[in-house]
Amino acid sequence: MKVFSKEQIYEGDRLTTERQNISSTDLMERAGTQIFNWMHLRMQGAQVPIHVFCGIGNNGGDGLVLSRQLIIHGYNVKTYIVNYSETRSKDFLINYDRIKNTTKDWPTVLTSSNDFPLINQDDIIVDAVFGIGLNRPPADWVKDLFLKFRASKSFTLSIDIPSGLYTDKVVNDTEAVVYANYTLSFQSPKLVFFLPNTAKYTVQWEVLDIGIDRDYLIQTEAAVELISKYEVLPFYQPRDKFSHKGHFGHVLMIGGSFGKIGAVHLASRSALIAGAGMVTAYLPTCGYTSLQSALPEVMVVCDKGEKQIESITYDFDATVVGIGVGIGTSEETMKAFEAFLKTNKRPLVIDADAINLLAQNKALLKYLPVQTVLTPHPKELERLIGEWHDDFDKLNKVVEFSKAHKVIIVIKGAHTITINGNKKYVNTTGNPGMATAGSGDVLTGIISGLIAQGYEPLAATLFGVYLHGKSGDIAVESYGYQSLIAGHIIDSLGEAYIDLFKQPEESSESAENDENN
Ligand SMILES: NC(=O)C1=CN([C@@H]2O[C@H](COP(=O)(O)OP(=O)(O)OC[C@H]3O[C@@H](n4cnc5c(N)ncnc54)[C@H](OP(=O)(O)O)[C@@H]3O)[C@@H](O)[C@H]2O)[C@H](O)CC1
Ligand SMILES: [K+]
Repeated sequence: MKVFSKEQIYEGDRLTTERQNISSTDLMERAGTQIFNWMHLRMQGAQVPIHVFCGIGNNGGDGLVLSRQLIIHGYNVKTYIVNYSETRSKDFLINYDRIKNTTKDWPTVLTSSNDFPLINQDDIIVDAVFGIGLNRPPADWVKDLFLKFRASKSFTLSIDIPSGLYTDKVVNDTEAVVYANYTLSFQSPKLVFFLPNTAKYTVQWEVLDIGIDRDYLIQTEAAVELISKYEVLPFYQPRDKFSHKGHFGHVLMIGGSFGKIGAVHLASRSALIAGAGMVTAYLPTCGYTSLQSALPEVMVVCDKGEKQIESITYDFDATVVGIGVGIGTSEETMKAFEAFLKTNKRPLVIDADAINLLAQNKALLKYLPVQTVLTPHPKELERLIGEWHDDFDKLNKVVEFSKAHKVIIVIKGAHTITINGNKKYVNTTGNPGMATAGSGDVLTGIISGLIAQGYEPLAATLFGVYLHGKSGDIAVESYGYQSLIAGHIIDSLGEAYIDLFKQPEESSESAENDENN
């Protein structure tokens, strides 16, 4: 799913009215009515007090359409105008008139904290104060209103975006924002729903389709894309009946040091279970017996170093090389890494301490093949690109780094974001149970295993990140957040593949009908 910028959303609105020959007021009617339908479906006429707070722009206009529809359908509604400016939008004014012509209970105009109504915990708040048009911090009294929303502990439904959030920067005052339980966003989710600094402002979100011009949606290239099953399915490469292991590539997984051989074990096993034809682990000698005993399917080549990697030499042609898990950052390993990069011609997936080695010696970056995949966790990323002020600053810095070195960077987190040049891909699978030792090693293995099978590095990364998260989601059902370990993620990988082709389950109603027929 594309995540459009604010400018693209405004342009989509404009083109839609032009191409569908409707007014912007009609489009607002659609937007507000969609919100109403969503609430009506769930509330079925329940007489819970609903407080609809409307700003004076188009977000407020949407709120007024909703209020009018709620009133017409007999709901228990109070409407408020949060009068933060005298510059009211045209469509706000049209809908202000319409609501006044619908009910004698006209909206209450709020201009200061003295005007605030009583809100009980069991009431519902609808937040239509600011939409994507917010361009400066709200006035103090408006901030107080947002604080009152929070203090009431009522269910808060935000229209389009929690008021006080910008679409393209973080907020400095974390109290000058609405904390929504649910956000109904028009046409496209907003990037801020996925970033660590700003995701907390809405617990859940959903996109409502308001009929924006299809061609515009299809043809417009978005800088941000949300990656779910439907985005990764087209990557999937079916297997030919007559294929053999040679078709699925050979992963060389280089890593490990004394006490950290397990990392290579996890990454090698993941590469194999992701579908690589063959996997060879390259280890310091101390890891030989444990790896060979634990993973009979994996071949092992030993370094001359007993406890660490000291010179990387092997005599076969790998399809892809994964390097870094458990490798350490000793001087000898740095030398071996440097010599390896200078001669390697194969696609690379670089993780963990190999990223730290690159950060220590940035001159090595020029030896990375184009589209090398780097999978840093936050601390490794910071060593590589330097400190950042906030999420947007981080994203900009990673984009610059990706462009400068022509590499793909996977910013691991609750919503892992893959950056390839200007393009950002936000993953939708995964859960906090995956915050556990070795989880990253598994990801390195999966991406390497996919590249070995012939997936392009970017497709392998997006698909790999998705499958990794999905495996974690499957595993957490059996183990729970606390007890999930990296090995469980690998064990669920097969099910994650199978899930790609599962049809949505039939509803019980239609299943019953089938039985009766
Ligand atoms: N396709 C769609 O998504 C549709 C969305 N709709 C809704 O429209 C809003 C966006 O509406 P807009 O009028 O552009 O913006 P807002 O309602 O968010 O804000 C209104 C104006 O408020 C001013 N402003 C901004 N920040 C502040 C502030 N801190 N204090 C006071 N005033 C502020 C600003 O105007 P200025 O001229 O004063 O700068 C804003 O323009 C979108 O979110 C949807 O809800 C359409 O209804 C249908 C299609
Ligand atoms: K809002």
